[in-house]
Amino acid sequence: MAHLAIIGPGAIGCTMLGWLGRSPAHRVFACARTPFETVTLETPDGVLESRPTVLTVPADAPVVDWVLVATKTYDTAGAAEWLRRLTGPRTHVAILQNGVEHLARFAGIVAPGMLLPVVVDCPAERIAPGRVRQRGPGRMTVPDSEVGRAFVALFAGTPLEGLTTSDWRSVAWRKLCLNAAGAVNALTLQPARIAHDEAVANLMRAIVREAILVGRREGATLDDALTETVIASYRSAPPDAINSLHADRLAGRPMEIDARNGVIVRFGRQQRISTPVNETVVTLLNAIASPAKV
Ligand SMILES: NC(=O)C1=CN([C@@H]2O[C@H](COP(=O)(O)OP(=O)(O)OC[C@H]3O[C@@H](n4cnc5c(N)ncnc54)[C@H](OP(=O)(O)O)[C@@H]3O)[C@@H](O)[C@H]2O)C=CC1
Ligand SMILES: CC(C)(CO)C(=O)C(=O)O
Repeated sequence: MAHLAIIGPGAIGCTMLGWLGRSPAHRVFACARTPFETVTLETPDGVLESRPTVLTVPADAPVVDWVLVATKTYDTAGAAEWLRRLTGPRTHVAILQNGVEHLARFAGIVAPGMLLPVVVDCPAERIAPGRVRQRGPGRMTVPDSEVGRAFVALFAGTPLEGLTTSDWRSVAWRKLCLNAAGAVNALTLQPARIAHDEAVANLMRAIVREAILVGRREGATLDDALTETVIASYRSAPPDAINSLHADRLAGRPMEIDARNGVIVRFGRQQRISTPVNETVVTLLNAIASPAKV
């Protein structure tokens, strides 16, 4: 039996808990900041309920075979406290976050050989502690390696799809292009439906075009057609779907501004590629997050 710990039982963490917690092959621990007892996962095909072992104090955590980190990128310091207790020499640590800097973010926290970066495609919304709505199918993409294949095997018997790829960098940049455009939803406080407004779609296109230029210079293979793929993805989402950056703004939490748009500006500066649209987005979101005090 594999022992699994999921740090950050929010939208993605509870989706993992809901599905992995059903398998008799796993013993699953939820490492939570806010306590809850039951995971209620509303999936497109019905509601799953489970009662994982919920830990709220890192000192109580056992060493496990797998840790799945599903906190926001800005909560890495909190995740690190758990990782110190959960990891032993044979533990693997999968990072289920957005952005393209999974490995850099956890360098110095766990040994690089233990880390597995994961691109998560799974629209999910947090409703309350332990209660999440999974709004569509879930897919996790990892590098093709022995550890990557072992990660994929954890999801056997669940509808969550695990995929390996020999070009993880490109998959991560494609997802970043999608997420970067989602800043417009957080700025306007409008869900996915706003992408049907052609002027707004043009702004999203401009954000994605900059990300494509920067991502290519970082070594990712990104087609020009990705711009339209991103717009089509927002337009085909449920009109009221709320992305996780928008959800953070609505809840008054910090936002993953730097991991999703700031990264395009930072890498762009290093490569001498100008990214004025992402820079504007970052300036506005930062001003919303920390209004100037005079
Ligand atoms: N939601 C989505 O559809 C998708 C999200 N992603 C990415 O996945 C990652 C997770 O996002 P998402 O699930 O939406 O985030 P959520 O905000 O829904 O969940 C994050 C969870 O982490 C918990 N947490 C924060 N600090 C700690 C800590 N120190 N110890 C334990 N738990 C902690 C939070 O606790 P508390 O309840 O106290 O706030 C919360 O439950 C992000 O990088 C996001 O961009 C990727 C694909 C889709
Ligand atoms: C693209 C989307 C909306 C769901 O996969 C996402 O990644 C997020 O909400 O952060």
